[in-house]
Amino acid sequence: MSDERFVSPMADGDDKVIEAALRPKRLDEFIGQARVREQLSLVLHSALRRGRAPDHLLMSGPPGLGKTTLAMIIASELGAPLRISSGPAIERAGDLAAVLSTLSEGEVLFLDEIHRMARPAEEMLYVAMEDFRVDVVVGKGPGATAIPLDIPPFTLVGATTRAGLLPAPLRDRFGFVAHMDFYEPADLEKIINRSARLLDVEMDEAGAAEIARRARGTPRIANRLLRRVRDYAEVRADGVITEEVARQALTLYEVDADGLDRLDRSVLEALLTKFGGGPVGLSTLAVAVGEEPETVEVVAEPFLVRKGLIARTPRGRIATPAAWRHLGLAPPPTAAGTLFEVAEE
Ligand SMILES: Nc1ncnc2c1ncn2[C@@H]1O[C@H](COP(=O)(O)OP(=O)(O)OP(=O)(O)O)[C@@H](O)[C@H]1O
Repeated sequence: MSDERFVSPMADGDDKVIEAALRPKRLDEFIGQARVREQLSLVLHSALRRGRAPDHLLMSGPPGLGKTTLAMIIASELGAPLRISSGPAIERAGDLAAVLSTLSEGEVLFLDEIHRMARPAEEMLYVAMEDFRVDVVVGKGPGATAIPLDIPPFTLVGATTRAGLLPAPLRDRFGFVAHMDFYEPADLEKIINRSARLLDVEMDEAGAAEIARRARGTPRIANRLLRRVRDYAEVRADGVITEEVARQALTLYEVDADGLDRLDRSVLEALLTKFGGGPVGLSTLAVAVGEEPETVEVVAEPFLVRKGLIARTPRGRIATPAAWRHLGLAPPPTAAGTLFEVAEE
């Protein structure tokens, strides 16, 4: 992982190994997202009482908030096996047919990044979700025939960072949509304390709070920052994470007091200094920082919007007055400040 990606919410190889060890296994161990937890608990318990597979569930929200963890929890609360696949792995309808036709009764099928599945597979999924049937096409051209194959009732758990990209017929077939939001610092602090216990790291309360403040509301980032601060504490201090140790370590890794990293700052800087605060289109902004538009849109923007530093308007991205303050710059009188007021009206 490059240092620019230090606070990326996407998992890298190192994360994956450690994350498996840090994942909560049951719903009552899952910290934060109180509303989603309560809603899920109701859905699962009523399904268990009725002895039926629950409705299909969709989880939407930025990466690293615990969608995969929740899918695993759902399967374990139901006492059901779990099959994991993802949208990008399903390139053809046949890939999906292979998964669906081998599901066992009640199995939970987790499809991560479901918005990236191939279109023909999507249609197959509609039928499977609604009628528990797969139409296997045999032959080609005018002679092709669809052979219907019944499949056992299963529960689809879909995850997406881009709910808006899901076609309506797919979205409508989910009985429940869990909207995951960034975590409050107090919940992140609990997650960090739990992880520190599991990793056998010594840390005081203020140290945990400092990491939580800079973790962009995202458990994956909180756990990663904790590991880097632990390294620093072991090498440069006496092994204990205090507020001062956390601050020094995270400053070294260029994560600022609000959790902004290099990518966020370069997006802000480009918006302010190259485009006078906007409005500017996403792809123009992405080119200016040398990133893919999707990276800017999925990784940097949701957090910058949440922090009130930028706003999305129909005319493009604009900086708010807080963005100028964050970078210690004065907003030009005719630029973003004025535009922002106009856009807000
Ligand atoms: N509520 C939580 N309590 C404790 N730990 C959590 C919680 N949510 C997430 N985590 C931790 O954060 C890490 C990332 O979570 P997870 O992989 O489930 O995120 P995700 O939303 O599925 O991300 P992606 O969409 O990128 O796959 C996990 O290792 C888990 O330990």
